[in-house]
Amino acid sequence: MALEASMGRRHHQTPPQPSSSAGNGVFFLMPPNGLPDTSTARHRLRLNPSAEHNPDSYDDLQLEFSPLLFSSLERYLPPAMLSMSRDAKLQYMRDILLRYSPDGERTRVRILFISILLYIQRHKEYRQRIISNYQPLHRELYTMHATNFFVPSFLKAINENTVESFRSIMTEPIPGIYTFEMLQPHFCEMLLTEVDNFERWIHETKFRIMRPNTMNKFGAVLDDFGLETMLSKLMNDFIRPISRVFFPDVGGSTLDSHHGFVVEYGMDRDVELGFHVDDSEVTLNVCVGSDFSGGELFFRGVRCDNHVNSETKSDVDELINLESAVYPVVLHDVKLYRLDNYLGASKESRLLHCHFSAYYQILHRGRHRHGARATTSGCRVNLLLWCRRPSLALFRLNTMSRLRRCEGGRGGERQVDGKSTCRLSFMFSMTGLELGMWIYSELVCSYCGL
Ligand SMILES: O=C(O)CCC(=O)C(=O)O
Ligand SMILES: [Fe+2]
Repeated sequence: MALEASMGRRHHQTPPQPSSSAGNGVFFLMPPNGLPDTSTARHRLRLNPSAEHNPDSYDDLQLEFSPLLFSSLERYLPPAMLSMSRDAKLQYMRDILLRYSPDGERTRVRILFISILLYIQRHKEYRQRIISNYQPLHRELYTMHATNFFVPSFLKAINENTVESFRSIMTEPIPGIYTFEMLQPHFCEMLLTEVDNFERWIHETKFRIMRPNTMNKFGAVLDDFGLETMLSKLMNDFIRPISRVFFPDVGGSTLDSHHGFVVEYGMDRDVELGFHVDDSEVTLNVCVGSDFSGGELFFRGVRCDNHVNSETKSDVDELINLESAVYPVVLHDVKLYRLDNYLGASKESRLLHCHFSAYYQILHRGRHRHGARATTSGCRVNLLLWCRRPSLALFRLNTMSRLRRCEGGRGGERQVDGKSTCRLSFMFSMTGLELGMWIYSELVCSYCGL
């Protein structure tokens, strides 16, 4: 299993064994020491959840585990238990969870593993509900039509697929930030109106959607309303070849999953986005609506896991002066600002600070700290594609819950003073369990490096 392989390789531990099948889709949770336990008969769960069962809510109870976990786990109860009282079901599920809650990494891995399965199941159902009810406006957006979507220079570089061809279309205003022309304006317009259409549908049907991440209250997850296949193709056939060349240190050639969404800023929308790192190895950021002012995107150094929240060192901080140190450079449609004293700098160059305003298409490492300043008028809509490599999937979930806890709620409530960073993540937190491992060994951290 990929999961086991990744665990073993990274942490030299015995891989989790989530299911020891006892025939007919029933599995036994294994006790913490990994040995079969004579009392496990009391602790059966079904391998496949009951799709028809409508679980109870546990939100009103003070429990050791998230109420959501109990509601999700209910579908995995043996059929005979489903009609029992909420208390009986709760007791049964608590017994299971408490058996595995004592300390120990292996135990936590198992519970985390179950949580992931439950999450995946719930999320699949959520997406299915949207896709079977929402009527798309532009069906042609939902499958990849490269010649209609991309500008010719970009397609030519992709077809040639060489370092030189990619370099010929890229501008790297500061190391690690690449800007280029990629999408046709027509594609951006279609995307904008499709998102509008989706939002109208949400409004009319009062469907409660999950927002793209922990810091935005607006915006929409494109994958959730049918664009997943097209965006997978965008990542696999277009972003991965480029990332292979420009981001080898974060596994650019192995990107295999994505989170695709739009963010929206303006009146009655989000205003700005605080300083953060993304839950991705590589991020594509495309400004699809350019009728606005403000909203500059700024960057400031790549950080490893240990220093993602470390304050910027004061001597370096003094170098950064947003208003006075920038000057505009116009590249194609890209209006780009960069630090005046960047060129030729060595130490400072690792604490890069760069501003972008409309109209741009940018690729950067997820760990390159950044934020978006307030949109002061009009509406700014950006397409984001967080691209991920495979082996971090298990730990991602756990890292998010850890951050959620240390940040005390939604990331959006955090600072925007540029002194510390929070990690922007998708809303997965289910159990609050953590493993605390996220390894970016090859990444050059601007804090360690200084
Ligand atoms: O608003 C932007 O351009 C930045 C969005 C962003 O960084 C993100 O969603 O991860
Ligand atoms: Fe971001």
